[in-house]
Amino acid sequence: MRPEVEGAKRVVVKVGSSSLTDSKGQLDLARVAQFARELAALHDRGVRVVLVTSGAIAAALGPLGLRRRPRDLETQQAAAAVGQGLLVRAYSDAFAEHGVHVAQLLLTVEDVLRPKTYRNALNTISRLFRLGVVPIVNENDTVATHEIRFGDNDRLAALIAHLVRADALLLMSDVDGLYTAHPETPGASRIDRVDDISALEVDTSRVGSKVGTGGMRTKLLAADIATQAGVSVVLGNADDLGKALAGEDVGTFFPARRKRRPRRLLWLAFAAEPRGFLEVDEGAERALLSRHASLLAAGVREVRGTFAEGEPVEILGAGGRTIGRGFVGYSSADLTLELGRSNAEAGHRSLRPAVHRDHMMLTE
Ligand SMILES: Nc1ncnc2c1ncn2[C@@H]1O[C@H](COP(=O)(O)OP(=O)(O)O)[C@@H](O)[C@H]1O
Ligand SMILES: N[C@@H](CCC(=O)OP(=O)(O)O)C(=O)O
Repeated sequence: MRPEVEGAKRVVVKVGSSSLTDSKGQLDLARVAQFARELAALHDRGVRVVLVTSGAIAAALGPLGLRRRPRDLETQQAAAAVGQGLLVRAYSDAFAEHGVHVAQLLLTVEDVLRPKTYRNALNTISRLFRLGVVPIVNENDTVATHEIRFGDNDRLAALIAHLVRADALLLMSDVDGLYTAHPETPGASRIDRVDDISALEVDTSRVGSKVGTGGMRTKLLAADIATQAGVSVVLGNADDLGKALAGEDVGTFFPARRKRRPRRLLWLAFAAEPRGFLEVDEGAERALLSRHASLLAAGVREVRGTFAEGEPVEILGAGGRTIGRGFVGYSSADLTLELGRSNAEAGHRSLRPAVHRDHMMLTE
């Protein structure tokens, strides 16, 4: 049993397109009814539930006469706009059978991370909780452009779990957990528990189902975000939602890490678009990775891109591999000047780090 999930007071459940559609790719109303029944029961026990649901695009395939999920962004956005209303109507009707009201929230990643907007989102969700309404979230596909778009709902669900300080996040899909390789690969086996995501050796390169986006790669990223935010994660089959909610040992379990990361660092690591790159020398790379030291200007070999002080940048190690991200302490112009000075004046060391350790997220 998993007491972290069984005793959870706040739960975020994400259901993917793959578990909401039938073999023809149409919205499966029996599934919607199952989720509504199980979540309404949880809600009746006083647990605060947020449902993050995909399926808007899938729900539009039938009405629009499309044989498969569109590939281009504009048609995906248009299809999502058609399907979203149908999806929420289906949930609304299904929850009403159990006397529960639902609310629709369309959010982007930025909405749940930017200080200006996350508070509004949190206030709305908190008030809905007090009103006894179950919030139903999907990504706002209409306004989510390439740069700020997740496309899958896995990472959005993890950030919502962080936003509402959930105890557990359940990522429900069409596969009964994380496998050592794509489940159809001979010899692939299911992993019961993952304590350290960075130490995993799992092949997630094969994409997911015909209707879903991201496959296991985005689910692992989501599990990483959530566990770093202090939320335990279950990744499993939507058929087992009831068992997973009861804390039974189904799917793959990722226990929460003890230390909660602040929101701005989660944004930096998982949502920000870096404005430039800092290539560091071997000494600096070692200091960062072994001691989590601040990055000094003297350890920066090359500055690429144009950025202002405080903007997100990617930190590259000696071999050009990404070792982390940080909010940079200088503008690109000032940092380039600083590099020139520290090379020309032997012993010159600026007191201000290029990236302070508290403003940095290492990849490992
Ligand atoms: N290592 C792996 N373990 C489990 N499933 C995997 C793995 N690699 C790829 N997958 C695929 O990921 C799919 C689930 O992802 P996706 O289609 O995006 O689902 P959803 O719509 O539920 O988000 C599974 O159907 C499975 O085929
Ligand atoms: N916002 C989109 C989600 C896209 C999607 O397929 O996500 P997922 O099934 O979680 O991989 C929709 O509702 O169709």
